[in-house]
Amino acid sequence: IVWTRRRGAESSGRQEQWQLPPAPPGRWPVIGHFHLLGPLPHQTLAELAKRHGPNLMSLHLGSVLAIVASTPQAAQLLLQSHDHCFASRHRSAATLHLGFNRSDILTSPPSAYWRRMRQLCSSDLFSPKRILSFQPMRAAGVRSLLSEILAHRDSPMQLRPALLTTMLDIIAKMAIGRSLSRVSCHATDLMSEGYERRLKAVAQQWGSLLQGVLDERRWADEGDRRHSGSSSAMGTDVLDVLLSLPELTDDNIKGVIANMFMGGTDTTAITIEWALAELLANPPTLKALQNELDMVVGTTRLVEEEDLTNLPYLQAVVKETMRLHPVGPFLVPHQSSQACEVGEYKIPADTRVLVNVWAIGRDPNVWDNPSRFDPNRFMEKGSYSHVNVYGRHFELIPFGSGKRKCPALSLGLLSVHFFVASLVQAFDWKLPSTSPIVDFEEKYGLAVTLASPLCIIPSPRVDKFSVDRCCLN
Ligand code: HEM
Repeated sequence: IVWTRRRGAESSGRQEQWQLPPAPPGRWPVIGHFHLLGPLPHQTLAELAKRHGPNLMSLHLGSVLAIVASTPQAAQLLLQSHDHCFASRHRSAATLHLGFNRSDILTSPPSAYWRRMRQLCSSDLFSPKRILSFQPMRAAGVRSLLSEILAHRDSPMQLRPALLTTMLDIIAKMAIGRSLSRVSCHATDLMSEGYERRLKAVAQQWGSLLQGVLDERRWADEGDRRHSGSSSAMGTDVLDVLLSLPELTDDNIKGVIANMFMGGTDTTAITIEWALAELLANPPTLKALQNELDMVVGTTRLVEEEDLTNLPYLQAVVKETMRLHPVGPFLVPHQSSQACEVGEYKIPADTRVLVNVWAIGRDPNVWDNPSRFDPNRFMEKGSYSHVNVYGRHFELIPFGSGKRKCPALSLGLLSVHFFVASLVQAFDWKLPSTSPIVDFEEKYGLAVTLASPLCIIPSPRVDKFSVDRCCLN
């Protein structure tokens, strides 16, 4: 398509010609292609791309121009070769309110502040050392989850609420050193309320809650100093680290803490639920994973984080889950910060970028038997065994790639591995007789979830003494 737009018209009156990727037919006045999206836009766009723009496709969503990448090659072009053009984010009511006026990391444009914070993430907030220091919080989280499940033994339960509460609690302890029981809603609830008024109210609730936490900590630190005559020791949670940096404003600190809750709670919990759903729908795979755990860990103690590197089949199960069920099917949408030439195309500034990770994960040109849940594909020599999720293999990028890649990838992945291993080792799972088949219908939101939360029946599996003892401690 050649699309002409007046650019800088007020000053120069100049017209600029853009050479855009192909677009699907059916663009309506005003709303453009909006009406084509439907309730599951990642699926619709995957279908449209097959016919109208297998690599790159343009879309007009109201007044917003978007390009959609649906192959590993196209994703690599945007996230690696032209990363400098496509690493921005758009402004919206959500970024304004929930990003504390873009003072956070997730919604911030690629400014000097954002680069500084990304650097802080890798050198400190999510460094291997810091992640290790949070180990007791994850271990306590697993214990409390297992004991909650134990209370439901042999009766149907929904796993999702328990997973969300556990993840929220772990993130709260890492971020601010204590539980957030006073917060009544999860990130998904907050984000699914798309209306600006509600968004503003929710942001205010978050803002005052986090400001309270911040003031409380400053006050406690002040007390420490008065008593000890020195400033408090090296921080043990993220808030301590952030408060030690004088250049950060309160909005910056609240923004980063809020990013941890929003970026870390649902993503992890929902991925674990997808893994369990696939394992229940594929009993031989569940059995193979339990066999691996029995061989490596045994049946008289529960799996620990130190065991995870010795569990290659577990890692393959998690990769396969993330291939079929990336929680962010379009990542977090990027935006071009400047005009950019991508191959034969000329893309204007402020173009929204949707990398359809969901479509890439199911592309038959990339994956053999793409709709089959088969972790063995990552085990066998010569097939996909070299593919990992760290952002270098564009056929599998559930955490993104390039400048905007998830800064807490290692933490997220570790948590998913640890929780899936613990749940599968400690319990046998079956579906209730009233719904004997897993319904894989999806619901689109900031995270794509199972439309009907998984309902399953747990029965303790490893040596009863271990599970009970673990949960009671
Ligand atoms: C399984 C778990 C997780 C998954 C699948 C995941 C996935 C993602 C994805 C797809 C992005 C956007 C990448 C892009 O824009 O290209 C992202 C960004 C981000 N994630 Fe994660 N994430 C997970 C866990 C976490 C955790 C545990 C935290 C923090 C505690 C976190 C914090 C962030 C932040 C702050 C960003 C924004 C980075 C930026 O815009 O520069 N994530 N994540």
